Amino acid sequence: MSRVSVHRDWGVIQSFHLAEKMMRWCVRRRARALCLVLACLSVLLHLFLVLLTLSVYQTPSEPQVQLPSKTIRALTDPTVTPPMDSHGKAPSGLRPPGVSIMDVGGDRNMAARTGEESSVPKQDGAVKTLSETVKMECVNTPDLQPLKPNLTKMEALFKHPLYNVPGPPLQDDDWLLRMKPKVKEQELESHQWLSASEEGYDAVHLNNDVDTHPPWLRFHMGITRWQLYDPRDPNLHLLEDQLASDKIVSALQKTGGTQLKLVMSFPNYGQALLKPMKQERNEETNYNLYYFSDFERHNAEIAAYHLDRVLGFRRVPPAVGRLVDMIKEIKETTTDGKLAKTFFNSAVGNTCFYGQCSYYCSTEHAVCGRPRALEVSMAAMLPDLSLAPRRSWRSPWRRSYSRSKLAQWEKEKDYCDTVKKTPPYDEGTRLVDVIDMAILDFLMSNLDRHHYETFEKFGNDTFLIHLDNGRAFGRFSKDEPSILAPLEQCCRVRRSTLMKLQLLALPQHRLSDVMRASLSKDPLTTVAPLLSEQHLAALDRRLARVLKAVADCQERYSNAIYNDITDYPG
Ligand SMILES: Nc1ncnc2c1ncn2[C@@H]1O[C@H](COP(=O)(O)OP(=O)(O)OP(=O)(O)O)[C@@H](O)[C@H]1O
Ligand SMILES: [Mn+2]
Repeated sequence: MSRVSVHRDWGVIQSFHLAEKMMRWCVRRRARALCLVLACLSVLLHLFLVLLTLSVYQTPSEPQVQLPSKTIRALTDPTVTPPMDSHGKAPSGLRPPGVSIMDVGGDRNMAARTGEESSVPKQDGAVKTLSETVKMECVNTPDLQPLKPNLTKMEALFKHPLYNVPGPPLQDDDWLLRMKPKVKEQELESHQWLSASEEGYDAVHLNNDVDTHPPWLRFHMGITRWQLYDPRDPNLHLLEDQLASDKIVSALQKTGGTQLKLVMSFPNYGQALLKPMKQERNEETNYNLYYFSDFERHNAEIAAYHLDRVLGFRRVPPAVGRLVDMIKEIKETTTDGKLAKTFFNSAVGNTCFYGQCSYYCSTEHAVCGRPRALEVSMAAMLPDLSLAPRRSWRSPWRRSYSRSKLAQWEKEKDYCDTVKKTPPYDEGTRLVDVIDMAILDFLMSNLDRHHYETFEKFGNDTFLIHLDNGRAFGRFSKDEPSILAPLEQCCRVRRSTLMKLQLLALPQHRLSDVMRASLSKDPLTTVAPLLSEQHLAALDRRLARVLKAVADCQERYSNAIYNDITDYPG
């Protein structure tokens, strides 16, 4: 073997070794890199899993709500009631959508009763998580789904003998207005009242024949010493139809009072008092607002008429809802330039106006249409004061209308004893009438009953007229026990009133069901039910409270019941 070949062989062996070393080194390095990549991937995967787990179990950006297990059950199970706060109220913000405080915390459970609602609504078959439900609740408190009105309950109530007790026989002077006695045929012509046909108004020919009388006049002619209308009088429907749909030929601002309202005229010379919509149905009056700063609600005027009728009082003038065209039926019909000047277009193009009044008549408190259709209440006007003067009485339980002062009735323990000795409360039915009024006001949570009126013609022996109910139905989640002060302080109530309240507490005549049915007849129901389910539920809750107050009085006094229907068989 030559040296050269040995060297060459040695070189080959050396290079072979080197290559082998390099290869081993390379394999080790590649494995290490691979390990590193794998390790990185595993860390990333773990991180991803941790993040995923965290997002499933909690949402760190949202406030965490600690719900007691009882509340959790209440939100998912309609038959369980959640814990109450110190005021006996379910904690706010925890109500499942579609269920009012009344339902989860009150004395009955509408969801369980009707079987139509479930506590946590499922959409497209998906069950909402608890956090989603609570979060949704914090953002908005949606209204309960309106239930179907049950007209048979209402009809059965009005057929009940209690609602058909014949009143005392009426004498001539028990009617507010009377036509002159019948005249001979040949003299009839001279007794006709003929209007000159003014622009927009119909030429009217009136005589003694009732058929010639338009509904508003028949309403006026039907007012007696004891009631504003007879609920069985077919004219009531004609009057309601007139208010709801007759052509409007004039719109003028009504002076007096604090808020914007208009007197609307019809071609047959009928008139209505219009109050505009200012608040959505499910909006509650701000708790920090004093009652005397509250807005008027058009639906409260309408619902008060229905509630008063359901109670069989007939002391609130008929009021119906209507959608008016703000341009055609107000701006273009008014002859009041100052009113027309307050019309403007809002930023989103809706027609608005604010009129002139001592409160809330400014651009900030404008009334706006959608875009020019405005929901309003139209209440039948009472006969003109020149024909039938009225007396306005300050309520003995009037609030102080001051932020700092209490009224006398709030300070004196024996206040009612003083009232009972003071005319006109010392005789007749005036005291029990004021107590009826307090019951009506408590049921609809009206704190603003500073005055009531009577027709002068009837002296003190007459019913009380309940005008201005616009501040009722402002809150459904809270009752205002002080409104019941007249009942609780005097411990006296008409027997007929008590019996009607007892009827309305029975399942077959339940007040909320009868009110839902009664209100369903109003034309505005097609836009939205006049009272939300929460308000209807509040009526039942408050009715139970009135009955409890009466029962407490009966325990304390033997003369708590004023027996106004001695000959009633029940
Ligand atoms: N249906 C009606 N028919 C005739 N007059 C009415 C009718 N309703 C109200 N009025 C009269 O109009 C006046 C003002 O009405 P209302 O009390 O409803 O307005 P208001 O602005 O709410 O008043 P306030 O601010 O004093 O509560 C009342 O004093 C009443 O005499
Ligand atoms: Mn008012």
